[in-house]
Amino acid sequence: MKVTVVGAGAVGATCADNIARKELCSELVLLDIKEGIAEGKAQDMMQTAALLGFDTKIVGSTNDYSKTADSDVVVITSGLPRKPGMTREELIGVNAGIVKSVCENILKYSPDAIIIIISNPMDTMTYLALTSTGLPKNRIIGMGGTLDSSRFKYQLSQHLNCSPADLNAVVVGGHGDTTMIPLIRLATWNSVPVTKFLSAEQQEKIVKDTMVGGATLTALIGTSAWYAPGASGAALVESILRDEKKLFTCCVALDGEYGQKDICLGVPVTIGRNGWEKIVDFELNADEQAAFDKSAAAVRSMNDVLKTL
Ligand SMILES: NC(=O)C1=CN([C@@H]2O[C@H](COP(=O)(O)OP(=O)(O)OC[C@H]3O[C@@H](n4cnc5c(N)ncnc54)[C@H](O)[C@@H]3O)[C@@H](O)[C@H]2O)C=CC1
Ligand SMILES: O=C([O-])CC(=O)C(=O)O
Repeated sequence: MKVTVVGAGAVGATCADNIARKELCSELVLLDIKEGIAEGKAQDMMQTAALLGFDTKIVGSTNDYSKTADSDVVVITSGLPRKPGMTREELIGVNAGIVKSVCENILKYSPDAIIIIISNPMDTMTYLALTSTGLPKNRIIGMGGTLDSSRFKYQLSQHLNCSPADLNAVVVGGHGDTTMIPLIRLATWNSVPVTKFLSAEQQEKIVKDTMVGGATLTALIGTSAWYAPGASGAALVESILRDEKKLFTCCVALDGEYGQKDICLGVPVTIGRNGWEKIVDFELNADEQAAFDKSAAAVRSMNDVLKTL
């Protein structure tokens, strides 16, 4: 198996590191446009192989797409991250051009690859990847809800004083500070609804802190986060290559599910060897559906901006 990660910055390198440590593939290509960075980070990671005991061969490439040939999965992390005070949406002007050209280059050498989009604004970049490549919809997966759901579990675990691994909790909708929807009504602690243990104020705080999770880290670090984003990308790669059919929230093309069409938005999907395989379409309550529709309207207006670039 072969995986390519495009963008050897903070998220791309962390994602590659997670993939190698788990030996998800025999060959891993790390590609970046900036001279030397991908080769350097690839070598640095290879120099952990003797210590960590993995056999994945990591190859760095400065924009030479021939090295990525026949990749099974490609993770796209190339593009600008936001700075404190910015929204993800403000990155659209620069990142749309990057994502479109990276997709074109990738498909020249790996026409059958499954593509995972991480670059922001992720929902719109996923829509752009889908519409500009014309690939079957199951092969384009946006990573956002996987990360947001993990952050939701972290916030819940802080209030419940429990292991995040014992929690089931999903965030649906867009991957934006105001567009994501943590579904606290449905969150459980080993099958027991978390709402039984949390006051209304605590629930409200958990939801709010989850929604601004990325912005909070950006303010603290000075650029956006990478450990959880990189691990989230690698978790999707793992479910694809091992055909695990795990259920993640991912940004995928909707065709009537959750009442939406002609848009890519975060919903629960199974992830396996064919990419995203099945949308789990369940009934939201009236408030949740209204929030989902509002989220869709905001993402759709960003998608419209693509026509003006
Ligand atoms: N969807 C999500 O949940 C998350 C998305 N992100 C997004 O991921 C992206 C990357 O973030 P970081 O890794 O922190 O940024 P970074 O600045 O550390 O790395 C980005 C890398 O992309 C490279 N690059 C730029 N144009 C390129 C091109 N045409 N071809 C190949 N490489 C190119 C740059 O040289 C740089 O090394 C940002 O857009 C950020 O907003 C970050 C975290 C989570
Ligand atoms: O906050 C950002 O800009 C990066 C991102 O998408 C996240 O960490 O959720």
